[in-house]
Amino acid sequence: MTRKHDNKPKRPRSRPAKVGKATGASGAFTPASSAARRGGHPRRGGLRTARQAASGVPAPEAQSVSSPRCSGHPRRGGLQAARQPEDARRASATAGCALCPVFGRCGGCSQLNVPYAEQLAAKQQAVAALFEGIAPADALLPILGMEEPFHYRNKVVSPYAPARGARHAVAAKDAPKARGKAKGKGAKLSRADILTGMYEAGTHRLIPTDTCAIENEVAKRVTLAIRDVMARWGMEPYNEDTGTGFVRHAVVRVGHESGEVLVTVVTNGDEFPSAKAFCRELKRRVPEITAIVQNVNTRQTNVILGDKERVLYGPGFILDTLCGLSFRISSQSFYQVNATQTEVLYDEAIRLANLTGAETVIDAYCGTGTIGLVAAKRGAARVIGVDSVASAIRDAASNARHNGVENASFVAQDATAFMEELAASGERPQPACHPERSAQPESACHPEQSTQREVEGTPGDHSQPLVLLMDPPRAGSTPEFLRAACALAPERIVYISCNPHTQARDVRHLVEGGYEVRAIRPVDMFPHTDHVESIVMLEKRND
Ligand SMILES: C[S@@+](CC[C@H](N)C(=O)[O-])C[C@H]1O[C@@H](n2cnc3c(N)ncnc32)[C@H](O)[C@@H]1O
Repeated sequence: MTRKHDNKPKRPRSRPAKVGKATGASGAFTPASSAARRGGHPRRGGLRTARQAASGVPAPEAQSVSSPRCSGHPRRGGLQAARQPEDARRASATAGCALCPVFGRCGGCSQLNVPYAEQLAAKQQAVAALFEGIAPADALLPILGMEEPFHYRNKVVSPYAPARGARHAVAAKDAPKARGKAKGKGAKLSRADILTGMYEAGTHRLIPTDTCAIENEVAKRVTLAIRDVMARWGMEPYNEDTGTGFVRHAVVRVGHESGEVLVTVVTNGDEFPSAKAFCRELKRRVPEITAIVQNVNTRQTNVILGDKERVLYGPGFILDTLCGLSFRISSQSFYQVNATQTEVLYDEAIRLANLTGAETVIDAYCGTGTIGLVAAKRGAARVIGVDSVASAIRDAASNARHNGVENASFVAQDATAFMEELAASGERPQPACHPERSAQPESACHPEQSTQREVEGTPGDHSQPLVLLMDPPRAGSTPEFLRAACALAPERIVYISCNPHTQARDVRHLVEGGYEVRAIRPVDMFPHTDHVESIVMLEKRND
């Protein structure tokens, strides 16, 4: 990576909103302050928006939306709706509809009808319930919510499909001819022939929508511009039933700080006629675009991306800044979808890790190394990241180099196998990297920079302070990983999860293995949905 974006305009940072303090009455978690239960919040503007929503006042971006379908309450009530009186439920359903014309039908924001403060309180309550009996009552900290909980998704995935009864357009290979006709005698497709939007909850039925309350607005504009160019040039959308058509999906990623925009057009075929002209036209319509990639996926599958890619315009990736570090994001990299809250999440995880400058940190399930690199910059003596996806590890190593981080190395391996090997060796991680497995070049391992004590570590020597950061996928970790973690006996474990159910299950293992939960911090990474992220910090018990 050679580009820098230091001179790009910086966006104002959002500060997180908290729901009041957990008080932990009668041995159980008490989820939210009375302010939150009232649906208000003393300080935050974002919640005013939520209250407006509850009272039926549409957000500014949605004011032109009329929604004749939304006269009653939605099909799915979500976390809170069941507890609301009928009047309130109807009012909030109307509010949800005012914010989104397809509310209640699309599989996205099931909570859009619930005032944001109540969403936060319900999420806090849900996390409290999951950890009851596993953690002491006072461990639960107030949830960190968003100040402006709209348009936070920096990654937007839009499928394209033919409308029922749509005119049949030309085959992909004939697209240039169609383009010629579009400019001259009229296109073979109209906008109405091409659907793009969201899938209905639990189905593969596409609900077309031109607005979305949580997607980044530039990204949404890109997806609509692609539809318009497709119509104008006669580029057929993919038909799932027949496996025909050319354009399957657009995946748009927007750098939260940098504002750079990466567009990945997923096509049902290798040949992309007039690709250059397509890029020029797309860029003309959305000038913010900085990179366009073609991803080829010819399989009849629900998996969005194929393996083959071609850069059509720009560098093929974007850069973004997170917690003061710059990260390279390509079409296949895992990158959290809510960058504002990712900073909140990482800040809090690093705070809970309580790094003093002496610790070796294992960043298990490290993805592109984001959190490990932040730890490396903020007090870890050394970081070892491990992830099973080789391309993520390559990105992690490249991110380390790009940011001048020299005390981090990355290993492409199954996290359980890595931990088991480490535990079996009887040693805590030593300063020497594993160059044969590491994506970090050998020269980038700096054992000489490690502490003398680390160099002198011997089998069974647990005098090296060790912290385990872990951020597994939704399914959680494995019993073998957790056993190995307990055998390695790090002083602290910071467990980040987007699925508190599996997290609570795994934390119970760790508690049984000699740890105690010191803090639980829910973080709302996904406003208006049923999802919540949570961080649990555990310390070794002295018994
Ligand atoms: C929730 S993501 C966390 C990524 C990273 N910590 C971040 O915040 O961007 C989970 C990661 O676990 C990785 N993963 C899934 N199964 C794994 C396994 N068995 N061993 C190692 N990594 C795995 C995935 O590739 C993914 O990068």
